[in-house]
Formats: sequence, structure tokens, C-alpha cells
Amino acid sequence: MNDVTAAKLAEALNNCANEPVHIPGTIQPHGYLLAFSADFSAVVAVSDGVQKLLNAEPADIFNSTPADLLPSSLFEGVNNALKRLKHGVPNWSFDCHLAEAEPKNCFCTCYLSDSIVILEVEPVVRRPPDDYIAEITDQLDRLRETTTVQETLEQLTKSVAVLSGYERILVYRFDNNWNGEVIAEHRTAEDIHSYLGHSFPASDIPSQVRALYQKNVLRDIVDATASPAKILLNPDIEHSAKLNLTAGVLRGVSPIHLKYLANMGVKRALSVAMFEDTKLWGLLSCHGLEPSQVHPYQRHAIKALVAVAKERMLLQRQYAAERFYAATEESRKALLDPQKEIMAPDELLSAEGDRWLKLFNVESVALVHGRQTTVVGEDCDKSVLVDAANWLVDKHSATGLFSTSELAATKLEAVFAETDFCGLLAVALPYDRSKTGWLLFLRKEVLEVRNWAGHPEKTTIEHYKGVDVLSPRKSFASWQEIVRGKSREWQREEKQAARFLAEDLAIGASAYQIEQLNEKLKKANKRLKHLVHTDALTQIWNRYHLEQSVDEQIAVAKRYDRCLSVIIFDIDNFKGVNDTYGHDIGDTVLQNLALSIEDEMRDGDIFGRWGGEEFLILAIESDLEDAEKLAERLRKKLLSVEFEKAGTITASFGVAEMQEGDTRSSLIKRADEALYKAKNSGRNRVVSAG
Ligand SMILES: Nc1nc2c(ncn2[C@@H]2O[C@H](COP(=O)(O)OP(=O)(O)OP(=O)(O)O)[C@@H](O)[C@H]2O)c(=O)[nH]1
Repeated sequence: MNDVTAAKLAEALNNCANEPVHIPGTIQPHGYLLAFSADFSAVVAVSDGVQKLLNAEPADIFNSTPADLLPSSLFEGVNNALKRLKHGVPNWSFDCHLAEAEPKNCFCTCYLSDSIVILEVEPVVRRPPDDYIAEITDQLDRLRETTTVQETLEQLTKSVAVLSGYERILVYRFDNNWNGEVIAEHRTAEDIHSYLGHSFPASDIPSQVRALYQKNVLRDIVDATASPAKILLNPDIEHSAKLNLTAGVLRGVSPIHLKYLANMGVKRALSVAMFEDTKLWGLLSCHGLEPSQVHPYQRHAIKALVAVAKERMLLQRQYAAERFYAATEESRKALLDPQKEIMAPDELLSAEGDRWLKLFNVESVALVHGRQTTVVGEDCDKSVLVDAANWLVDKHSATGLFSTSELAATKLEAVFAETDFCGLLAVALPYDRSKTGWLLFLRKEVLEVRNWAGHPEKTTIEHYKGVDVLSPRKSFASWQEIVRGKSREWQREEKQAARFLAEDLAIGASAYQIEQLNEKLKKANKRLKHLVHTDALTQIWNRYHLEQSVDEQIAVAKRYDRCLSVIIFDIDNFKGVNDTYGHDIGDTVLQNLALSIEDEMRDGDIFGRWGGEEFLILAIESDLEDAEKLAERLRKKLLSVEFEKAGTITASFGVAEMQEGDTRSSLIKRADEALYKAKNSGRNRVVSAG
């Protein structure tokens, strides 16, 4: 970088940004400036050359009152303007015909600067043609017919060329670092140099110049080759030394900027600021190859075109955003479809992720919750995602949103260092108070080829007004830079849509959690029911269940006029088993007996433990004979079973069939009595209630 050190460059940049361009102490020499006291009674300052307009010497001018000094039409014009300015209008313009002075036709602009009244007078050289209004209307219509932002900008440059006569019209858009890129251009002849696609460094339009555009959107430099006219202050009046010319049109141009224009081959220039909401978005810049003056009406026409283009672009952006939201909506419907079975967030991501890859133009979408990760698209190391999410939880939980198109310029640089990802859009899942769940959209690098208009590194420094400043570039020859490490930028609607999707995932997650809870509850209920109805030792129905079943089956049998029988059986001499082999062996006998009997049962019959070593069978649709047969079969089955240490055992069976008027207790009582008889008549037998 020549012999310019970084420190010197920074100082020079700073000096450039501090040049007080709004109080230049000069005006452009084609016009005149007069400044009056707030009460319009005294002349405070005039521009050098105003003698020509007023036909008077400066000394006389300063000694005269405005009423004596100004031609009557001008005096009236200012008086009239003052009434408007007092009502808060920032500046007021009027046409003026000067009968006795040259030039005859003027365009005047009045404004207040720290309560000093400033009058700028521009000679009107050439009026626009008579059909100019028709031409403006035609161009406005053309602008209104455009359908994309790019088309609008291109039409704007063409329309401005038609209405202004400038040779090269550019639309220059600022990036986040205030570098500008020419994104639309119109040239009136092929041999005029093109800057389309070229970038200009931020230092070309330093911050205080950008700030001026916020206050006065138009800058008209009529002759970039002319020396500025000094503003002469009335030595007899005390006032601040410099006049703030922000609101006017004649403000003198910084010599550095004039040099810049000269190096570019531009001899007149007009720029109009373009805003997105209230932020400076770009500039419409008109370049002329020869000095010339546009009529103030033409300036207004250009401003009107820019205003219409801005509206148009806003509308087109809204349409584009709407189309994007509509596409997102499809995904949201799928996420929240009540017909679909409820899925876990990671399942939802797997189901919808492919759609999101396309919609957001990303390489990967990931869901991270604690140490759990799900990735759709190109894989990313789990530990990278977990570390990123931890950082996000720590630093961005409050907003629940983080985005960058240059990870290497953020604190996540080290986390993503080993990956190919350069862009991250992260949104917190709002179900999570601690914001530990994050949805991440990841983009890879997009190599950006920047065509700089002139080599930004070939900067030289020069001395200007006692300080070092950047020299205007001598060459604007194209120079190519490859910008690495950046992804496509995240659009506002993408951020908004990502938030919506995270919300939906969170709702999905809550629904899933509720379903999970319901499932758990169902299982717990089932377990509880099992516990309530099952005998813990033998795992067959318990007395509680058997009693309910007897009641139910009696009711069913009565309603459908079916038979029902009850078998109660009791192990013979079971006390002996316990006494001989111990209680544990007794338990095992009970368990094995339950298994053996269950094996022999028909599907419809109900078998359970009635208590101790006593069991009950409800033989559905069985009469006494059927039940007896069943009991007999079971008795024999028991004889065939070897109960390990306990060997074989026998049991006694009592059988009873339901009779008219039977209740649970009467039916069971009869079966019990039959069992009693079986025991008393020698055991190991089946006895039926008569
Ligand atoms: N191991 C074990 N024994 C049980 C259980 N429930 C009852 N018993 C035993 O079963 C035996 C029943 O004895 P008794 O009522 O005298 O009848 P029994 O010895 O089977 O003689 P009979 O019924 O007259 O043939 C007692 O020793 C009880 O302790 C149990 O859950 N496990």
C-alpha cells in the first residue's frame, strides 16, 4: 500500500469524515447567496459575485436593508417564503423575474439556518420543453409498469436520462459496510465508460456526506470544473462565522470531491438519496460529461421519479416477501396438521427439512436441544452444533435470534472453523424458557467477485486544509477482488419465517410432550388396573376381580338366558406342604398350579385366586354337567403335574350352576358347600351342589 501506513490511513479517513461539508464557506459559482438577519432587516452575508445580480458593491450591500437592496419581486418572494418557513416548511422555492437585473429569470430557494434567513438564487438558463409534464407522466407510467426491483431500477435510470439529459445514470446500493455497488446503469452512448457491477469503497461517500443526504436528499453539482464562490460575511454584524447550507442547493463542493469527479471524467453530477424505510439504501447518481445546468423543475422531476421507484420497489419487495411467506405457510400447515399423528420435533424436522433446505436456500438445517441434535441436508459435527447452541443460549437467549453471513467475523469462528459453513441463522424454540432448543439454518460460502472501480489499496494521502486526507483516486480502472468466507445474506423475511417455523416446532414439541404424558398416564393406569385386579403371587385374577366378574356374568347370563357355573377348588392338605417344605415352596406350588390350570382353561372362562390355597373358575355358558366335566379334567390334570419338591398334590372341587334368583353370594355359597362336602368325603374329588 505505497508508503501509507494503516495508522496514517485511518487518520486520513477520519479527517475526511470530519470535513464539515455542510458549512463549506462557499457556494457553486453559477448562483448567488444572500443571508439576512432573522427579522429580514439586515444583510448578514453574501456570496462573492452577488454585486452582478444586485448592481451594487459589497460595502454598499452590507450597509443597505433588504428592502432597499433587493429588486421588488425578489423582496416580495422572500417575504412570502418567510411566512411559510415560520410554519415549519424546511425550505421554500419560487420563480422570480428580475426586470432590471441579469439574469432575468431566476429560481430562488429560501431556508433558515440557525434563524438566519438564507436566499439562494439560481439563474434559469434553459426551461424544459412545453411538453415536459407529458414526458414526466409518461416516464412515471413506465416506472409503474415494472414488475421486479431490478426492472424498476433500470427503468429509473432510463427515465432520468430522458428527463435530465445526463449522460450516465447509476443506481448505487450501499452494503452493510457502506461500500457501494452499481446495480443499474443507463448510458446515452456506448462509448461512455460503464460502472455497472463495480463497487466503490465506503470512503468515497464518507459518513458526514451520508448524514447530509438524510437531511437533503438531492445534491446538484452544476460545474465540477468551476472554482467555488466565497461567502463574504458582513463585518459589522456579529454572528457565527459559518453558515450551515444543508437545506439549500448551491452548497459549495469540497475541493477533494471536485478532484474526485475530475479524475472520473465527470463535469457535472446530480445525486438523489434512496431510502429503505428510514435507512439510506443507495443513491441515484447522474453524471454529465460537460458542465450544464438542469432546470429546477427537472430536479423535481428526478426526485419524483426516485420517490415513485421507491414505492414500486417497496411493493415488489412486499410481493416477494409474500411469495416467500406463502411457501413457508405450506410447511407450517404440514407441521400443525391436526389430522396427522403427533411427531417429536426431530421427526418433524426430518419430515419437513428437505422443503426448508430449498425454501431458505441453505445447505443444512439442524435442531439442537441440549446434547441432542438432528440434521437435515449436509451433515455437521454434533459437537459443533452443541457448542454453537450453548453459545447461543448464553448470548442470545434474550432475543432468541442470531444471524450472520460471516461466521469467521463472529465469536463462533472457532466453533465452525473446521466446517465449510459461513452463514448461520439461529432461532430459539420458544417452548423452552431457558431457550436451550435452537433451530439452525446453515449456509456455505458463496465466492463473491467484487469489481472495484479503482484499486482501493492504492490509496495515497494528501494535505488539505492543514490535515492529511485521502487523495481522490486517479484511476477508476476495474480491479477484481474475490471476497471469501461469506455466505448469502439473510433476508428479513427469512428471519421472520424461521421464527414462525421455530414457533411451530415448539407447538409440535409441546403437543408431542402432552401426548407422551398421556401415553405414560395410560400405561400407569393400565399398570394400576393390573395391580388392582391381579393376584400378586400367581398373576391370575384376584378375589376383587373375581367378585366383579361373577356379578357381571350373572347379569349377562340372566339377560341372555344362558347357563353359568362356578367351580371352587382348594388344595388338599396344603398346610402339610408349607410345614414340610417351607412357605416358599408352598408359594411356588401355588404359582405352578395357577399356570397349569390356566393352560387347561377355555378362552372365555375366568380363573382366579379366591383366597389362600382356594381358587375359583367361572365357567361361562356351562351347565352343571359341563362344569363337572371341566372340574374333573382339572382334578386329573393336577394329578399329572410334578410340583418339584412338593411332588404331586390334589385338590377338592365344589361345583354349582346358577339358578333362578341366584346372587353372587348364594351361587358361591352352594359351590362352597359342595367343596366342603368334597373335603369331608375324602378330598381329591369333584362334588356338585344339588
Ligand atoms: N405358602 C403359602 N401358603 C398359604 C398361602 N395362603 C394360604 N396358605 C396356607 O394354606 C394352608 C391352609 O391350611 P388349611 O386351611 O389347614 O387346609 P389344608 O392344609 O389345605 O387342608 P384341607 O384344605 O383341609 O385339605 C395354611 O398352612 C396356609 O398358611 C400362600 O399364599 N402361600
